[in-house]
Amino acid sequence: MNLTVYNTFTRRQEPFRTIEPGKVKMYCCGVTVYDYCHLGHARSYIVWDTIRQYLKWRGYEVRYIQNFTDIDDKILNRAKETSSTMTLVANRFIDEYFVDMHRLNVKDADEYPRVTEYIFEIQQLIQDLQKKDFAYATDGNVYYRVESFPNYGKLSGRRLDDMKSGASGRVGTKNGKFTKKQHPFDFALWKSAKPGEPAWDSPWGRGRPGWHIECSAMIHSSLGSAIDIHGGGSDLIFPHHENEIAQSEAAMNEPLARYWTHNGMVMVDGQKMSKSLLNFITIRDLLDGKWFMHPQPVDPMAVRLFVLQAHYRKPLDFTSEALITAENSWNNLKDALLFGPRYGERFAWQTTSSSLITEVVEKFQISGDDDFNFSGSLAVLFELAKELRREANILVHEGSTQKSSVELYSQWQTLVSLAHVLGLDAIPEEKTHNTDTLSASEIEVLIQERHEARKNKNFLESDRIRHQLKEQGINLVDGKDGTRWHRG
Ligand SMILES: Nc1ncnc2c1ncn2[C@@H]1O[C@H](COP(=O)(O)OP(=O)(O)OP(=O)(O)O)[C@@H](O)[C@H]1O
Ligand SMILES: [Zn+2]
Repeated sequence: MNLTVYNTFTRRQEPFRTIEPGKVKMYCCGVTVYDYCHLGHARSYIVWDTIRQYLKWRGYEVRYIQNFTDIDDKILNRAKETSSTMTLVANRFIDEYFVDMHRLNVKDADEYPRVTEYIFEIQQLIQDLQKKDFAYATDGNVYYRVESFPNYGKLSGRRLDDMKSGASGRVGTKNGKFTKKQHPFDFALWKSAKPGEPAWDSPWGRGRPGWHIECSAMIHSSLGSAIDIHGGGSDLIFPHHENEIAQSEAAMNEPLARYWTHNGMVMVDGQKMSKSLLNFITIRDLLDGKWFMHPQPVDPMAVRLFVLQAHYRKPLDFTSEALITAENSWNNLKDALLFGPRYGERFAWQTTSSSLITEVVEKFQISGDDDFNFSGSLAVLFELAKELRREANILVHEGSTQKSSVELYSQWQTLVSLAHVLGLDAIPEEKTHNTDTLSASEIEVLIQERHEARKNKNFLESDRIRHQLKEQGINLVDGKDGTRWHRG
C-alpha cells in the first residue's frame, strides 16, 4: 500500500511522491500572535503534527517549518488596548502558544521563523517581483499585480474575471479612502508606515510587510524554492495561499508546493470558531475546566482524540456532548495503554524487547496511507484496546488472563507504539495522582451527580464521572442498595 494524499490544487487524492526521495519539506501557516489559541488552532496544529509524525513513522525524513506572524494590525490593536508594544504582545502569545501546544503533545517544529526577523528577505523578494514587473510601487506601498500572473486563482478555482465583476467599482477606493491599486484584487506586499507604528527602512520608504509575502519569503529562506507539503486551514485557501502561489511562482518559476493540504474548520453552531466572531473557546480554558459548559478539567489527550477521530479535511462541530464522548473514548484507550504499568509486574515483563503485531500495524497503516485517515487508524487501536481491557477485567476478577503473557505483551506494545505515532500517550497514575485527594463528601457529591445523570439516561456524563473518580484512585461498585466506593 502506498501513501496517497488529497491535493487541494488538483482536487484529487494522489500518490505521494516527494521532490527528493525519502525526504519531506513541509511548511504550515502559523498563528497571528495576539491572543490565546482556541480549539480551531488546536485542531490545525494537532493535525499537522500528527501528519508529520506519521510521515516520520513511514520512514521519511521530515523538515517541518511553521511561522509566527508577529506583525499585524490585530497585534498592534492589542498592544494599543493594553498599553503595551507589538513585540511584547507577540512574545507573550508566542510563549502561551508553546504552553498550550506542549500540553496537547504537539511537537515543536524544526524552525519557527518570525516575520520581524525576515524583513530583509521579504524586501528582496518584493524587489525581485518588481523587477519582473509583477509588482508596482505607489506612494510608499507596493502591490502585487494579479493580472500579470496568468493562472491567478488556480488553487481556489476562482477566476479573476468573475471576481472582478463581483468587485466592480472597488478599484481606486477602499473604505472610502483613495488607493492607487490597479485592480481590486491587487494586494499589498509592502505598506507605508502610519505614524507611531513599527516600521523598517526600505527602497519604498519606511513601512512594513503585507501579510502574504511573509510565507513566500520564509519558505524560500528555510526550505528552498519548492516544497512537498504546504498546510494550513481551509480558510486560508483564498486569498492567502493563492497569493503565496502568485508571489513565489512568479519569482521562482516553479510550483511552490507539490501538495496543498487543508484542515477543515472547527465549527460552533454552524460557524467557524474564530476570535473575531467571539464564539471561541481557548485551549487553556477548556483544559483547566474553565469553560462554563464543561466546568471540569479536560485531559489534553481527550482533545487530541476529539480532533483525530474526525477526518482532517472535514468540518468538525464542537459541542459539550462531543467533548464528553471524546473523554470517554480517551479513558477507554488510556485504560488499555496503562495495561503495562498496571499489570506488567505480575507477568514479570521485561520492557526491553518489542514485537509488534504485523496484522494490526498493517491495518493501522492502510488507513493512515489513505489521505491520513487517522480515524480509521484509531478504530484499529480501539479494537486492540477493547481486548486488553477485557483481559484486565478478567485478571482483576479471576486472578489470571485468558491470553498468554507473551501475547498480551505484544498487544500492549503494539497499542502503545501506534498510539504514540498519533501523539496519544498515557501517563501512569502515580505520576498524575493529585496529592490533594477528594474527601469523602466530595466523592458522595460526585456519586450523586452520576446517579442523576444515569436517571436522565445521560450515560456519557455518568461514565465521565466514573472515570474522573477512577483517575483519583476511587472505584465504584454499583449494587442494589446504591453505589459504594473504595480507594485503590
Ligand atoms: N476554527 C478553526 N478551525 C480550524 N482551523 C482554524 C480555525 N481558525 C483558525 N484556524 C487555523 O489556524 C491557523 C492560524 O490561524 P490564525 O492565527 O490566522 O487565526 P485566525 O484564522 O485569524 O483566527 P481567528 O479567525 O480566530 O482570528 C490557520 O491555519 C487557520 O486556518
Ligand atoms: Zn502562510
